[in-house]
Amino acid sequence: MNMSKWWIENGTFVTMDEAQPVVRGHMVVDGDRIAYIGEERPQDADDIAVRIDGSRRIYMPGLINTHGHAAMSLLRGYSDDEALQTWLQDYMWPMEAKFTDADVKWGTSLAVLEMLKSGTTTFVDMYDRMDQVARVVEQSGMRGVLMRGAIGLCPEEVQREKLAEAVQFAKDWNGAADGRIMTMMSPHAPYTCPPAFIESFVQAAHDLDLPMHTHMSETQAEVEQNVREYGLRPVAHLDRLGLFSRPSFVAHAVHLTDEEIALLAERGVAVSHNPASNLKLASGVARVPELLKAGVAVSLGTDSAASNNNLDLFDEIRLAALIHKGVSGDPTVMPAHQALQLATLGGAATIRQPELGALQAGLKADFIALDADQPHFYPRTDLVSHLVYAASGRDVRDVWVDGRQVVQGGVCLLLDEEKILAEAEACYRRLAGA
Ligand SMILES: CSC[C@H]1O[C@@H](n2cnc3c(O)ncnc32)[C@H](O)[C@@H]1O
Ligand SMILES: [Zn+2]
Repeated sequence: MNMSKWWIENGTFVTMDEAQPVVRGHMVVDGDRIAYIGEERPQDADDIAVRIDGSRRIYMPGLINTHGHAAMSLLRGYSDDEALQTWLQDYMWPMEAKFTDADVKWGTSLAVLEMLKSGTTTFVDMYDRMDQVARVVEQSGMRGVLMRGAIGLCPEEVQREKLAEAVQFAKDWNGAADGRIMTMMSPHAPYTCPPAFIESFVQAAHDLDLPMHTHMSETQAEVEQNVREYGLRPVAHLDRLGLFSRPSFVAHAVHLTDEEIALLAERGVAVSHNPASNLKLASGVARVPELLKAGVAVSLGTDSAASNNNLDLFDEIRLAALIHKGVSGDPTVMPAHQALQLATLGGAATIRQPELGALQAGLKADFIALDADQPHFYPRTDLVSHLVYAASGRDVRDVWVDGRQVVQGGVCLLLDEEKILAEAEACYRRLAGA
């Protein structure tokens, strides 16, 4: 009897696997991997000790959130309805300057709690004090792609310290938490990082053989400033600095020309599309259908809870499926299955983790279960449509990462939910001086 093997019987599985998109049947997990998924009973059924009744659940791959700043959950609702630069300079950065290790710990814990409970199993995080973030990931059972984001608007000596910190973090934590943590190198953005600073991150990424991530072309003002300062738009500027010579992905990419889209495709640069944040900060709407048509890997990010204002990736899926229809006037540009792909297979492609994003034998057992009895999942016309247009993170009941259950019946098993809420509230009160 193999005790690490267990079996979900009689479930409905939305797999994201083109060979069998919806399976009404069974899935076997062995250790951290999916061992079998199919309509027939598993061949070794009699050897599997643990069985779960899946008949009242809809199973799907865990969602992958490819851009965010988890600790900023502490600033949810602190400043709304501002444009990006005012929001950053007048509200976020002054508050973040007061953040301590404890603020990052509890802000990140709050975010991880929210993400896990709403079905996200992997998240990308760019922030400061990243050891705190990594420890929360380690404890929570979640998967994290982590990087020390660096703003270079500071003296060269401080820039060198930030680079050294980013390198140390990347070395210390890559592959940690049984392989659930992956690290990258991340200069914040072309408008906050002088060219030589970006080049030093590119060099470090080469030396460490790590991918890179940055914000890019989020607003029209950013593009214009880049042209004024460097004579180039952000895409050509980052390309010249060598950033795209690394495996890389950019957040936002809202303001792109046809030529820039072609260059991103040629260089294999992926894009994290953050529709809610881009709408809320009035940055615009990224040209996602054109990016996809050009062959660019596109995924979804929430950005932080301070510009979203939640971390429910189902909201981003729905938004992505809706806004591109509205902007283009063409209801066929983003069909439901493609919107769902952005948050699953697209996320896996963006972070270059081909073992994630689908329910398929041999892949990692990162998956979620939604309550199939909810009225908005009836009638049973088209489950993919229901997941995109009708579902929300509140439907998620159970979550597994690496084959380990981390949410059961809507409750996080490895985190103290009550304590996190209380500590996060106390952190905010202290930061706000209330
Ligand atoms: C250096 S740590 C990350 C840094 O990013 C800031 N940030 C949050 N949201 C955005 C956004 O939409 N565009 C650019 N920068 C953003 C955050 O305040 C942190 O300082
Ligand atoms: Zn961001």
